[in-house]
This record gives sequence, structure tokens and C-alpha cells, in this order.
Amino acid sequence: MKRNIGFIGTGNMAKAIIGGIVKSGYTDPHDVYASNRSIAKLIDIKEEYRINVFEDNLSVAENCNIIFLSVTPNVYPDVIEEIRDGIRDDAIVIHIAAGQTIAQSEKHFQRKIKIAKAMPNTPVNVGEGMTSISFNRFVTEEEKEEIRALFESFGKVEFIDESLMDIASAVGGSSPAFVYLFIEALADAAVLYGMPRNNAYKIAAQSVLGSAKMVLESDDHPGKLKDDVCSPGGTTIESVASLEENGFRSAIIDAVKANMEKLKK
Ligand SMILES: NC(=O)C1=CN([C@@H]2O[C@H](COP(=O)(O)OP(=O)(O)OC[C@H]3O[C@@H](n4cnc5c(N)ncnc54)[C@H](O)[C@@H]3O)[C@@H](O)[C@H]2O)C=CC1
Ligand SMILES: O=C(O)[C@@H]1CCC=N1
Repeated sequence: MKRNIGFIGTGNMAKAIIGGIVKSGYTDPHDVYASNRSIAKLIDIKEEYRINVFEDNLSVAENCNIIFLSVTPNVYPDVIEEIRDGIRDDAIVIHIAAGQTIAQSEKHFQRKIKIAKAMPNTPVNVGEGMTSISFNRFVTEEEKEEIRALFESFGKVEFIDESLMDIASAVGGSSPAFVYLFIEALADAAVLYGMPRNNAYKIAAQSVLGSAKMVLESDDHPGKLKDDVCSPGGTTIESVASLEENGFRSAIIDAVKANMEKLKK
């Protein structure tokens, strides 16, 4: 079935997804529609991807049968009220708001709507996204596979129970920010020792990419992969000991706890 794909809100996450589906060839830009209350942002995205843009959200709802609600969670109630009556019966609404449940969205819709709750991350823009997804009871098995194919066009997908969506948001949605901090810090250290920044970012980022690939593609535990880098009496174990002394691992666990606390508010 041919579907038009709509985005209500064209901020950072929507732009990353639009980039992902257009660059992967999953969809033709002519079949993509977007609205934003900021005309400047609409002009930008139209120039970048040649998609259709509207100043009003209802037009996107009326023209599309996959609709991303890509506004921040506080705006969900108003946006849902605006588009409620224009949503087509065959449409699947993809709700990406962190911390908002499917039940909350269903309550605002006040009618039977097919909802997928998806938690993507910005690397979807370069075909390396990670998206966790759950569905409400109105989405058929065939439609679930259609949504999987959409998200797989720009990365990996896990179907999870909705009760795990908050932790998926912290560990999948937010974690790229943690990784960028790590890469930035590694590169700053390289610059401290005289390396030009362009070399530093490439060496730091490719090392992170390769390490992640080892975790995904070998059957080894991350601890074993770490052990393999630490030559006896060598340099790496000195760094590992320093990271442990500075609470590296507990800092990451605390960061995830802070994320979960915020999601509860
Ligand atoms: N940024 C990320 O990495 C991720 C974000 N998300 C979720 O995506 C959603 C959007 O987040 P971001 O893109 O980061 O925020 P953002 O602030 O960059 O984008 C939101 C956009 O919505 C527009 N907007 C605000 N009110 C509107 C309205 N009434 N009608 C139409 N457009 C309106 C704003 O102008 C803005 O462009 C949030 O619900 C967030 O939880 C989920 C996963 C990852
Ligand atoms: O910062 C946020 O609230 C969103 C959710 C996951 C990533 N960004």
C-alpha cells in the first residue's frame, strides 16, 4: 500500500528521520509532508529535501496515512486536538515523545486511532539509527511489519513492551549525546597532546564506531573485548584504572537514572 508520510513538527528528530527515509530511498520526497509553526524551519526543510510543507498541522493529517507526532511532549495535547478529526481511518500515528504513554495519547484522541510508539535516535539520519517500537491494539500484524520496514530503512529496530519504553528512551534515544561527549573529550585530550582537531575527531569517532561494531558482531561480552585491549603491564590498563577511580561507570549509570527521574515528571 502506498503511504504518504507526514511530520507534525520539523525539529531535530523529525529532520533526522526525514533525512533517513529520503536518503535511503525508502520514500520519494513528493510523498513526504511536514508542518511547523515556524515558517523559517519549513522553508529550510523544503529547500533541503524538496518535501511538501504546510503551515497548519491539519493539512498534514489529512494528506497522510503515516503521521509522526514530532513535537515535544508538552505540545502533544494541543496538536492532537488540532488534528483529531482530520486523521484518516487507515492512518498510523507514530508517537515519538519521550515519557508520554500510548494511553495518554489515546485519551487525547478520543477515538479509535492506530498508534505506534517509537523511540528513535538522531543517527537515523546516517542510516545507523536505533529505534524501539511498541503498538496499541488497533495496529495489525501486517502494519507492524510495515512500520518495522520504515524504521529499518535507516537503522536497527527492536519491538519492545511499552513498559520498557522509558529505559529505551534513556539508553537508545538520549545515549548519542553521551557518546558525543565522550568523543569530544577524547578529541580534546588528543588536541592537548598536539594532534590537529580533524585527525582527533576521526580517530576518536572511528574507534567508537569500530568498538560498537565488535559488540554487535562478535559473540564476546564487552568485558572480554575490554580485556583484549589491555596488554599486561601496558598503557590501556592504566587508563582503565584511572577511569574506575573517577567513577566512569557509575557516572553513566547515574546519568541514566537522572534521565528516568525526568521521564517520571
Ligand atoms: N532529539 C532527539 O534525539 C529525540 C527526540 N525525541 C522526541 O522527539 C520529539 C521532538 O524532539 P526534538 O526534535 O528534539 O525537538 P525540537 O524542539 O527540535 O522540535 C520540535 C519542533 O516542533 C515545532 N513545534 C512546536 N509547537 C508546534 C505546533 N503546535 N505545531 C507544529 N510544530 C510545532 C517546533 O517549532 C520545533 O521545530 C520530542 O517529543 C522528543 O521526546 C525522541 C527521540 C530522540
Ligand atoms: O532530550 C529529550 O527529551 C529527547 C528524548 C530522547 C532524546 N532526546
